Amino acid sequence: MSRQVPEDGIQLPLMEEFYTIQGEGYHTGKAAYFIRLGGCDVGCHWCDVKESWDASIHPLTSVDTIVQHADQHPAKTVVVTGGEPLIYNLDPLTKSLQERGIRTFMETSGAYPLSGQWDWICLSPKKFKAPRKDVLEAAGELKVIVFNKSDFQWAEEHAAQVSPNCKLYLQPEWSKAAEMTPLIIDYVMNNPKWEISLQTHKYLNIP
Ligand SMILES: C[S@@+](CC[C@H](N)C(=O)[O-])C[C@H]1O[C@@H](n2cnc3c(N)ncnc32)[C@H](O)[C@@H]1O
Ligand SMILES: Nc1nc2[nH]cc(C(=O)O)c2c(=O)[nH]1
Ligand code: SF4
Ligand SMILES: [Mg+2]
Repeated sequence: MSRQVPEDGIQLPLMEEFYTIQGEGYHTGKAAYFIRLGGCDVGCHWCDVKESWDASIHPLTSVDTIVQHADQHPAKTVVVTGGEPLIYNLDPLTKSLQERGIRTFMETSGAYPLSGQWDWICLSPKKFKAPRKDVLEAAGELKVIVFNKSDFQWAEEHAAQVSPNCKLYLQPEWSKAAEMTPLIIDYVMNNPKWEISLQTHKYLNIP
């Protein structure tokens, strides 16, 4: 990252924002405004938004502007994603959203300290940079990406670290979906504490 982002969280590198349907996990099917912050150093080789990684190419945008945009849509639900949103101090963003009655949901790898006030946290841990304990304990759902067979064992190791009422999802890595989806179906039928999550927005051809 060649540019410093101020640590007060009043401005954030904004890659894109769009109103769509949550495609993945527990809230699949619900309308939400997506705020995608730039910057990530976790390095998943299969990441589907590599354009997000370099924070310095995404304009520093004030929380006030981001929240104003978010408040112009019928669904009062925001999904903060990235990039890795927890690189930044998300206290001002979530405070301002909640003051307007907007629900705050986040997609995170959990690789950075928890900040912000969240109505829902989707934790998708990665082998490339381990999730932190504070995020594991706060997650409402654990969503493990299945890229190969060894990921089922890895998923169980993380399920043992989340809260007892955390929802558990297995989501096929997109390029391996044809191969992994049948294995996930079989696994969920044999281990019904898990559910399958698909990237439904990619089937629906929406953002
Ligand atoms: C792009 S990430 C951004 C948020 C955060 N960095 C994270 O990884 O959770 C949003 C979600 O997409 C998932 N994802 C990214 N690339 C994927 C792929 N090729 N196939 C399936 N899921 C993917 C991530 O695991 C995460 O749950
Ligand atoms: N529709 C839709 N749902 C999503 N759920 C998580 C996404 C993400 O990239 O964080 C995502 C996304 O990019 N689009
Ligand atoms: S942590 Fe998220 S944004 Fe970062 S590389 Fe992995 S999937 Fe992509
Ligand atoms: Mg996505």
